Amino acid sequence: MATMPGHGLRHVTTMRPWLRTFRSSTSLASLPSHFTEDSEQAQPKTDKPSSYFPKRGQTLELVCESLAFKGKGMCKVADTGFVVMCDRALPGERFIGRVTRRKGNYAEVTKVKTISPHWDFVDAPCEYASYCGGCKTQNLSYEAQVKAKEHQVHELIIHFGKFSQTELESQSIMKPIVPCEIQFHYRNKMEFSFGSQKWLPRESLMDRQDGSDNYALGLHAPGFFDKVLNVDKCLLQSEPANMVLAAVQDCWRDPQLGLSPYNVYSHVGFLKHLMLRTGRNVKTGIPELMVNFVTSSYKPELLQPLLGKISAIPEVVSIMNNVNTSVGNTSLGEMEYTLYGKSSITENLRGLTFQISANSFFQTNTHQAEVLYKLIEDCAGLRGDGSEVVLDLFCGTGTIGLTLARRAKHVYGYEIIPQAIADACLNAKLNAIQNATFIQGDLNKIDESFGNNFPKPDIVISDPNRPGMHMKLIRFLLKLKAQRIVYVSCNPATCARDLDYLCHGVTEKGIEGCYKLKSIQPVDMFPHTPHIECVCLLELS
Ligand SMILES: C[S@@+](CC[C@H](N)C(=O)[O-])C[C@H]1O[C@@H](n2cnc3c(N)ncnc32)[C@H](O)[C@@H]1O
Repeated sequence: MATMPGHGLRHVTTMRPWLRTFRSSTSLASLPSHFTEDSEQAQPKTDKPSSYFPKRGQTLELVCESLAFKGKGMCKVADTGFVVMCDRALPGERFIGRVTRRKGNYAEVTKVKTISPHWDFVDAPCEYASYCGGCKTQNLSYEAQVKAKEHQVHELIIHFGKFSQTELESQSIMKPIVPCEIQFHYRNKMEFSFGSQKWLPRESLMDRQDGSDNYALGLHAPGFFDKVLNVDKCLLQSEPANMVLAAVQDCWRDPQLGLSPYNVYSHVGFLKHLMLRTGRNVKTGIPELMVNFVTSSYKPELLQPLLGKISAIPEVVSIMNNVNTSVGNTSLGEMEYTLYGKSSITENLRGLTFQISANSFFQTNTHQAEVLYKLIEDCAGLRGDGSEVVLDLFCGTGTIGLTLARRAKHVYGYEIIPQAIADACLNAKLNAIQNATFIQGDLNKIDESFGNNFPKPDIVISDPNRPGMHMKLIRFLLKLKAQRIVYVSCNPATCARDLDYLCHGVTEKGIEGCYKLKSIQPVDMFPHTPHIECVCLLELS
């Protein structure tokens, strides 16, 4: 392990009209808040600026026009063009909404009653679909979901990326979205929370009980950090994972066991989270499951009765206990204990074996990750003669870089989380890959010396998290001038902004763009949720 001078990085070898108003400024801080969670500064503008503003508590009859980013329904108030956003309103749906809050120059409403359903209504198979924060669009046919996602990417690329419709069309830049073949049971990881306050829908509030009847294990209701929607089964996770969830639900409230959920106010209580991860035995292909209890202290004797029940489920090969004594609500433990079986599970991705521990990052939809990584490989276009250098930015546990290493001369991966770097090195070893170097460091804090420790790459892969790339990294890439950049994004708004910078430059900062956008490929990794992944190919112009 070496330290890079200058930046302290460690080397470890192994078309909606109102959108147009945003065109003038697309810095991260100026993206509208419903396109990025990172800003509250710029908000959607209505067609005609007006003094009209609905009052808080006022009810309005509305028709949802389209789905905006994050899956909120975009509607306009009749005669005024005033924009309101409504969670779970779907295109074509006519409904009554109650104004809950003002956000800049638009308002948010909650749906009170549907007058007539949307165009592509389907019955949601999950009983929690109307409340759960996990899935928001189960009531929309899958074809309509992917169409809406494709449309959002298209709009953002035009309005934030500043690419013209003609350019996108004439050069076939915008590719049709790749749907996910498996629309349920696709998640290999779910994290449920234990809570001392059960979230109940409005109509059931009168049924609220006290004591352990109010305990819940499930998902946080949207907007409530302290209330948990009790979930007995989640249609997004695997069947064996649902068996474990049912087994825990069956007994954890039993007063004889002395188990209590952690209370986020009093900070008293034992059980914080239940994390379920599904992998595969790489030799047999049989699913294998890791169960991880996140608790506020280390008291394995309290978990013993649960262990007996869970370990009887044949797919369970690992039961872990992450102890997190902090008042925060994260699942990352300060200490980790193996209570049963092994401390990690395995998964296969593009012919490689990956070892997954309780806290390591791994693509959550393995099936669609195969599709995504194949697209990345195709975009990277490695000649396969082992002569090219790949720079894998935001490499996580090294999965993308390692899948490319087989055809490259060398892969250099950069990532902020030390544990992910350790996993990347382990994964390289596990697959006998020796031409990969993983480096821990913060890509938002690079300086002039960044780049001195690796040769000029032929291909850059950049897969940032939601805020996208820092301007320092954009500057670096524009100076580096690698022949090809494959930009993988989980946020099409910040992706569009970064593509704009890389291709068109940033005039006010005197930065010139030098890339040409060759293709944008949206991929649906998470059916029924608002998330959209994109793979973009840029070439030196
Ligand atoms: C979307 S994930 C991509 C992971 C990986 N490429 C993959 O496909 O599994 C983004 C990664 O960027 C890392 N990251 C976030 N901010 C970073 C920063 N400032 N510097 C370096 N890495 C960062 C995260 O820890 C995460 O692993």
